[in-house]
Amino acid sequence: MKRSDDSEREKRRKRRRLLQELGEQKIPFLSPSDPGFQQLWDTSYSGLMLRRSGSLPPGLDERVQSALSTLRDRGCLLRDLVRVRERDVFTAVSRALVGQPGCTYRYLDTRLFTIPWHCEEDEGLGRNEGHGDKPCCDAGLRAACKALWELNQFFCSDVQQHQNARASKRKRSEAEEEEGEEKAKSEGCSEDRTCEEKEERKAGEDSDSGQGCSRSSPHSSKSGPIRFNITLINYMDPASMSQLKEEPYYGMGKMAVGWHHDENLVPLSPVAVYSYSCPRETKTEAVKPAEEKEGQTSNEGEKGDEEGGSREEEEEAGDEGTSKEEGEKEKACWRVGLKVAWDIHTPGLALPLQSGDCYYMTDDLNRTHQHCVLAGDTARFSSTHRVAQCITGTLEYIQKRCSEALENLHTDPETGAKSLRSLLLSTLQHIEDIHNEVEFEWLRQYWFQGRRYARFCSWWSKPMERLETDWKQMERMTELLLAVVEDESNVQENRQEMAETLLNALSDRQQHRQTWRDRCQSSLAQTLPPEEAPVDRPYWTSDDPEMPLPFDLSDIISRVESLLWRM
Ligand SMILES: O=C(O)CCC(=O)C(=O)O
Ligand SMILES: [Fe+2]
Repeated sequence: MKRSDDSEREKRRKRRRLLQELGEQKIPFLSPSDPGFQQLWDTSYSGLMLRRSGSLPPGLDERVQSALSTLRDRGCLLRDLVRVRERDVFTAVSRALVGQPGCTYRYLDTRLFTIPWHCEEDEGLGRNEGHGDKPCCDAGLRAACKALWELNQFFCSDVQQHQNARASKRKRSEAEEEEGEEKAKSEGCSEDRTCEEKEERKAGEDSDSGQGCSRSSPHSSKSGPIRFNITLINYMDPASMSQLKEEPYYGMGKMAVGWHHDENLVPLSPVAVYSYSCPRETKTEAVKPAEEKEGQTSNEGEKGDEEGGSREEEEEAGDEGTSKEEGEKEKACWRVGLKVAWDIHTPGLALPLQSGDCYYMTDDLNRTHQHCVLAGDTARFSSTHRVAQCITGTLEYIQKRCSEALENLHTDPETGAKSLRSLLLSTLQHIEDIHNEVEFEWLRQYWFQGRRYARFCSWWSKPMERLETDWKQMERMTELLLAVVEDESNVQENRQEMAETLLNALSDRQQHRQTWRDRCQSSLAQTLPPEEAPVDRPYWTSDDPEMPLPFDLSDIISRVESLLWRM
């Protein structure tokens, strides 16, 4: 908590300084119709790679596009109620997470849970966790997720090829530098492009094609094959958005997603994006979770609330007569914007995306640069494939943690009486940490997003029930610890340390429960229809016979505090 607050403050300071330095001016940015565009791309944005539409295997475009429409029409795409700089805001885009079963992705204090994708070798995993053979979603949704999985497979190998090609190109030019240029020419690579294509083909033959449903941990770009484990789907129809923010630094236009780095990815792992601008939707029952209100929509960027002007002409626009026209055409298009992080000297880059285009962010582009999405005229989907850092983000992980904690709970086989096996300080600390983790990172995150998951996919329902059962046992364990600490006749020599450990855990718990209650009761949350509204769960009243401790811990906290004073 503390550390991230500090870095937030530091960022805010940096941002303010940059905006001050900039004053009313805009930083130039280049589009394809501007002279110097390609050179800027090559020099300052070389980790960005574009695959024009038509690059996918036959039939896949159609399957993916129909999958995306299915997700929208089923109501799976929803605006997230995220936290940006301690404020609750709806994302401007509607989203869904599709990916490896049991995987989650955390962004802007929100943990999204995957709708599992299904692949041939792996039918079992697509089944309902804990429901035997019953599938977790209906055939239409399953087919949609499978198409996205196929797209994922394509991206895994295509990005790999591209990266291998870049690596060998780099090696080659190093070698060339050493050996002088004569020899390289004799190999017949007169044109760089041909050479690169040759390398790509070769790299493709070498590259691992067996990725896929492997559940082993994903690798970064530098080691081993690329395994995108999730895709975050975005959708927005600008016609239904009354007020998108203007891009503030460059005057690039209206933003659907503000400037940001993608969070929680394996370091140096690439991101692959499929862009689909679709014909305008005619149905009115479209997903529209909340009325938009003044200042309640976020473009989630790192941009401050300070709004710059919105001068639309680019300073560095070319002087050809066609340039302005082309510029206008480009603005009707959806575009991805890129900038070097914390830099107001390098021009920005705005890359228009036709429907079916894909782009890759490779190397350290996501770390050294920020990107944003600039809204075009039509509705548009994107499927953004990532290697999520999921060491602490899988169901398997949290289930294992819960078992670890519960190992310390002993039940007397005769009497059924419960007790703690070990009172070792580090063990107690570990258990209380897990207790908080499962409550705040899993249960409350899940229920905060309402009943949205269970509506169309039941994959998470049983696991969440089981996690809640485990968590309830941990409430019992905290009660047992409290009893030990409060037992004056207890001669435990580390009773004071135990009390301190308990107090810390309880204070954290109390504070986080309050934060989640506030998030659930925020005025924005109130605007959501019942089936999407946040649920403050677990919640119970003090007369609940099933619950050993009260929801509100303030009395217990005071008891432990005063006990510590008396020690
Ligand atoms: O829609 C896109 O092209 C990219 C979206 C994006 O940056 C994100 O979801 O993080
Ligand atoms: Fe992004």
